[in-house]
Amino acid sequence: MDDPDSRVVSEVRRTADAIGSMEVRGAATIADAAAAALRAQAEQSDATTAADLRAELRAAARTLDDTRPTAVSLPNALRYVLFDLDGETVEAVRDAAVRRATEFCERLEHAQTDLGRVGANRLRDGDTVMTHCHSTDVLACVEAAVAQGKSLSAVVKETRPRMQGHITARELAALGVDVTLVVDSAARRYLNDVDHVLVGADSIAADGSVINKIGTSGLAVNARDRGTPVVCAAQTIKLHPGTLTGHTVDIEMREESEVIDPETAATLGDVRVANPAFDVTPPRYVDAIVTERGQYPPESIVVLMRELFGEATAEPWVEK
Ligand SMILES: O=P(O)(O)OC[C@H]1O[C@H](OP(=O)(O)O)[C@H](O)[C@@H]1O
Repeated sequence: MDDPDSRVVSEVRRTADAIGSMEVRGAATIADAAAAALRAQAEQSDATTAADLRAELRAAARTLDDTRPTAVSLPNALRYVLFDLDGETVEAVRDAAVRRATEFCERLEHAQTDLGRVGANRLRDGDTVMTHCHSTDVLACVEAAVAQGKSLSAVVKETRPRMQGHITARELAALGVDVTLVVDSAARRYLNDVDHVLVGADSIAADGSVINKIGTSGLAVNARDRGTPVVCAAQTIKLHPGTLTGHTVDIEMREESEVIDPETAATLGDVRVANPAFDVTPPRYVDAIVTERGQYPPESIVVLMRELFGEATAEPWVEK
């Protein structure tokens, strides 16, 4: 058979490009798109043997996995779809991959709805939340609280450099939340006025650290100083199995041009620009992690991780 990498279908390449450029972004949304792309690979492949189709699916998974390194929902999605493709015919492997991908996307949707209900219980009528970046898991909590008839306000950090806070502001306002948009550096000024800091996550480590959009850790430290609880809304797809065996989470470094346009940068002289996309908030600054399976103090998330993953963290797309 030819090189399986050359048989990756265009839909997979388009999805990988969209994830890399952040046209498709947000940990849960990335996972959903990656599973759908693997389903497309299975459906559109013209492989003639089961082994060839498996090799193609692994190649497609590598293409998707090579896009962004921090959100573990991406490799977790790939692992889920490729979990058990031992069939002896092309049809058997194709059917298994399509079934696993479809099941994954359905589970993701249900998990977010369930998480929203759990998170909504923390929010009382009249509360104000402060948000950072844009998280569909956070939005699910607010949406469920609003559906319960609670009236909420939000202070929304704009979230430099890509301003995903604008998406959050728009979506919260559409839910009927009273929204105030602030620059990131104004967050501390408003912490006395808010009842909860509510953030999402790209990965959760076994020690309960929250890996989320750059700026989350500073916000959490300030919130602790002011006595404002910090709640992280993260489906279990964000739990990072590699950290169970001592691995750390890669922090993505993105383009300088997201921080400053090249012409302006040129006027500054010999200046280096650094653009880390995420940071790590230690568990002592986080009050609770809200998942679809309930709320956990960050230090006990490892129990849930062991239950869900055991000690196995194999990445099936790495095998040739
Ligand atoms: O899965 P949901 O809750 O939608 O998003 C989780 C996290 O993904 C985003 O990363 P990026 O914007 O893709 O870099 C943000 O850091 C956000 O908190």
